Amino acid sequence: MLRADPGLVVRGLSATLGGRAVLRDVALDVSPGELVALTGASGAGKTTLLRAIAGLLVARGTILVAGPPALVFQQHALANRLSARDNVLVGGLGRIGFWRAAFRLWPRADIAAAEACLDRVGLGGLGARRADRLSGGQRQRVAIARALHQRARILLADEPVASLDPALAEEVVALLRDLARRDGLAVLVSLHQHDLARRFADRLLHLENGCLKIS
Ligand SMILES: Nc1ncnc2c1ncn2[C@@H]1O[C@H](COP(=O)(O)OP(=O)(O)OP(=O)(O)O)[C@@H](O)[C@H]1O
Repeated sequence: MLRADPGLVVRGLSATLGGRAVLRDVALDVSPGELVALTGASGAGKTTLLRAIAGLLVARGTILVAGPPALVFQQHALANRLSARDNVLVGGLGRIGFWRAAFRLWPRADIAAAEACLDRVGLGGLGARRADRLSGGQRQRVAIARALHQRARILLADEPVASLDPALAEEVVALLRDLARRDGLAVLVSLHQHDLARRFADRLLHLENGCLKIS
């Protein structure tokens, strides 16, 4: 049992893919309430690092977290034919079980909680709209609302604004920082946009060839 929320603590994380060392002895901390930006050239290992922290690939090292992290991907990974609300409700799958979710037998309290998450990301009133009828920025907000509905204490976002125009990108990164501050989440986000990283992150981490440099 953990004493308090440790945020995210990573030590000595190394990963090899296709016979090549892609992460080398990475150590980092993200405290609750903090947004840390991860930058680095294409191929530096940003996605691999986030996937390793999420437990999606085999890596060596130590990862200390209070519970499973929520993930927000560049491509949103929404179910297009489902409503925004149902996409958010999928975040609660772990709590209600697969079959109830498959038949969309969501508990009433979960529906209210999903609506609250949509409100929280500025999409109040759009719960019934199909995901494929939302704009890119709105879809990314649904993905963030789904992460919130998971009730994770850690949010990992892999280039969440890569497909958005600059104004929307700024709004989404500002939202992530706001969630860190107000909800006390530990947020680790990879960003190609250095200006956004500098403006919104509490700290910057730079990956070079699988090694972390603090900038
Ligand atoms: N499944 C895999 N098998 C072998 N090599 C891989 C695999 N996945 C990624 N790599 C390699 O690992 C390195 C890091 O890839 P990764 O996707 O983590 O980089 P990245 O920093 O996220 O890049 P980008 O900014 O382009 O998304 C790259 O050289 C890539 O080719």
